[in-house]
Amino acid sequence: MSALDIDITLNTGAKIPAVGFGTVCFDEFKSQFKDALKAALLEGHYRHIDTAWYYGTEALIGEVLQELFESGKLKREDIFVTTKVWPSFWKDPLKSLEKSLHDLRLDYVDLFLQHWPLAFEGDENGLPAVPKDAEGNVKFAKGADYLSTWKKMILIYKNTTKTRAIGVSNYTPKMLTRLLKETDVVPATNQVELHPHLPQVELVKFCKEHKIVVEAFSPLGGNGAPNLKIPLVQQLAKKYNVPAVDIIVNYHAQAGRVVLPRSQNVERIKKGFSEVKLTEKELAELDQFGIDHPKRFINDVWGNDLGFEHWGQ
Ligand SMILES: NC(=O)C1=CN([C@@H]2O[C@H](COP(=O)(O)OP(=O)(O)OC[C@H]3O[C@@H](n4cnc5c(N)ncnc54)[C@H](O)[C@@H]3O)[C@@H](O)[C@H]2O)C=CC1
Ligand SMILES: O=C1O[C@H](CO)[C@@H](O)[C@@H]1O
Repeated sequence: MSALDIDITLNTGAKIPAVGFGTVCFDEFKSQFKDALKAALLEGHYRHIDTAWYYGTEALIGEVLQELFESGKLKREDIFVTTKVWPSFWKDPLKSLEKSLHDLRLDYVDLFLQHWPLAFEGDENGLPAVPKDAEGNVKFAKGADYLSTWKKMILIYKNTTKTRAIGVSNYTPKMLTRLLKETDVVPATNQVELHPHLPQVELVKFCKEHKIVVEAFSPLGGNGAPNLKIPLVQQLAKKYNVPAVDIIVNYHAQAGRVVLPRSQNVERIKKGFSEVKLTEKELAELDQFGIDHPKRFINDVWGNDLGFEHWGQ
């Protein structure tokens, strides 16, 4: 069996494929992006795309989806699509979602996330995405409350057919506690940086208790995939005779988490990921590695005040 076949049930009752195709794409790889996504959907058997307005790849995804739908190679219901509202659109998540749907050429997404619990100044089109003052500091929207975006997302979820579920990203347990106290929809997911260097044990426990599915972003540690070099990951790869990436993917899928690896390498994508049955002891050892050697790889400056641990290490 492939890890790509594993599904996880959301608190809405819908199923989310445990492995999603990460769609951050740097300019130098943009020309490969459509071929990579096509390979992922057709030959790699990916059924889940993780995107965001901020990534600038939604129009490319829309072109691929239209081509595959029109040729009959794929049906809308075969795939799970997530998009996100960026902090510069905090006042108008509906407009952000409508822009994403337009570019994706879809009528609905399966999951709509609040990308960050933050609000930036921005015009009605969410631009600039990261507004800065003359000194280069990010311009946060004064007096804005990140929960106001979530409250508007609840209205979209309840009153439109544009998304089947809503969730959050980059929320801490403290922020989730406030959200649960002040609003009446439990996020379906919380998408956060999570991998053997950052196991986020407390956050994972909190989400489990509240039936919020955890989605692991930057599972390989981002550019250059540093997590594949962790000695314990390499050791387990050798033991199970699989590539190191399969150990990381199964570390999440087996624990009931979604995992979102990114690759624009067609040959790699076609290989997919074998399902590996790691033992409870090995899963705990992978967590313990991160407790002993914590490292966060995505250190965006706008996150400085969020109270994240191991920020900038
Ligand atoms: N919600 C959020 O704030 C965030 C969400 N994300 C989501 O998570 C996805 C994945 O995270 P990323 O930071 O993009 O990166 P990642 O942790 O998936 O690592 C990508 C790097 O690993 C390399 N790689 C992939 N497969 C490999 C293999 N088999 N062997 C060797 N190297 C390999 C790629 O070439 C690239 O350099 C994003 O594309 C996006 O969809 C990412 C960052 C933040
Ligand atoms: O989702 C995201 O991707 C970028 C780059 O990794 C990050 O800033 C953002 O949260």
